[in-house]
Amino acid sequence: MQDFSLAQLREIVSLLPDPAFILGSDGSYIAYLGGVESKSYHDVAPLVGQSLYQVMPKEQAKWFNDQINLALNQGEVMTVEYDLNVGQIIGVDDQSGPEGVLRFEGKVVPLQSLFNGQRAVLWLTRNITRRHKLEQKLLTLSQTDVLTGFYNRRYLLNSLKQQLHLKRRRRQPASIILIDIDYFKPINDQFGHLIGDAVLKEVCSRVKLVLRTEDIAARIGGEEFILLLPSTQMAEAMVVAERIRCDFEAMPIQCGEHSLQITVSAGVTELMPSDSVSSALNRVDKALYSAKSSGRNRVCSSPTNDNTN
Ligand SMILES: Nc1nc2c(ncn2[C@@H]2O[C@H](COP(=O)(O)OP(=O)(O)OP(=O)(O)O)[C@@H](O)[C@H]2O)c(=O)[nH]1
Repeated sequence: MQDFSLAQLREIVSLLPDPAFILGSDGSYIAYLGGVESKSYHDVAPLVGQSLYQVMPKEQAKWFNDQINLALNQGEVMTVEYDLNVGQIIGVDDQSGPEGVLRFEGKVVPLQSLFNGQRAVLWLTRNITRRHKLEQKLLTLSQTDVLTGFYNRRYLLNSLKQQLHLKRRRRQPASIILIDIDYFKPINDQFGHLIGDAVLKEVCSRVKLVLRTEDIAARIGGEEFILLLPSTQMAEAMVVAERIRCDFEAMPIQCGEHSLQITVSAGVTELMPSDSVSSALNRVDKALYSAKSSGRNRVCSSPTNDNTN
């Protein structure tokens, strides 16, 4: 490395745009370097000499302290991501940097020398709030059906895989309901595609009202929806499906000046430990087929023939 004077090294380090901390294994702030980009960072120099436990809630301080010791024990650079409302850290002027909860990436580098007589890490910080928000937005888009706001087919298939995994490992029940609007084509043909779209949206809004927060609702085709109900046995899922069916039978859908009386058919099945995603979907498809072929506006279940439930 080039031979810099101590003054030059100090200048270089103090002008680094991203901040770096020297943090002791006991959670003490030993030094604060750089972080001159005030649009992205608060002035946290007042933290030096204090402990993580003095300036933030105990749980949060413990998490940081654990990462410090993990990096020291592993002896290699560790990358972590975390949310922090820096303005709420005791001793930091909340006016000195950006507002609200920020997302940071930290590179935790174990240091060789002792600082204040203890092992320590160099904690390099980068504000990645903008990138993180964009990533979250893209993730949501990749999981969502744009028309209805329900999850899309890909998300549903992944969730089903997870539920089957849980089913096998923890024997937790879960059921699926396949809902299909009856005679939807004539609605499109008579009122046009835009009204058809409005009906799809309204159907989803109504279905959503019947579901719990942990239930997953997905649009898997034109007018076909799957509801994945964790911790739910077949009998309870039948009740949910019947409630949805009755709801549409009882009250027409209002789309602009049109009041449309629609009905839905549904198939219901419970996930079995021996199921694959496709066997579960095949079974619920058969149940829906029974509901359609026996006259529509009804709910049918598909027996599982599985004694390992
Ligand atoms: N408006 C609108 N229509 C769609 C969309 N996706 C699929 N469709 C229509 O949904 C209709 C599905 O028709 P079919 O499969 O014959 O079903 P159906 O008329 O509901 O008859 P059954 O299901 O047998 O009761 C077709 O007219 C498709 O064009 C969409 O995103 N928007």
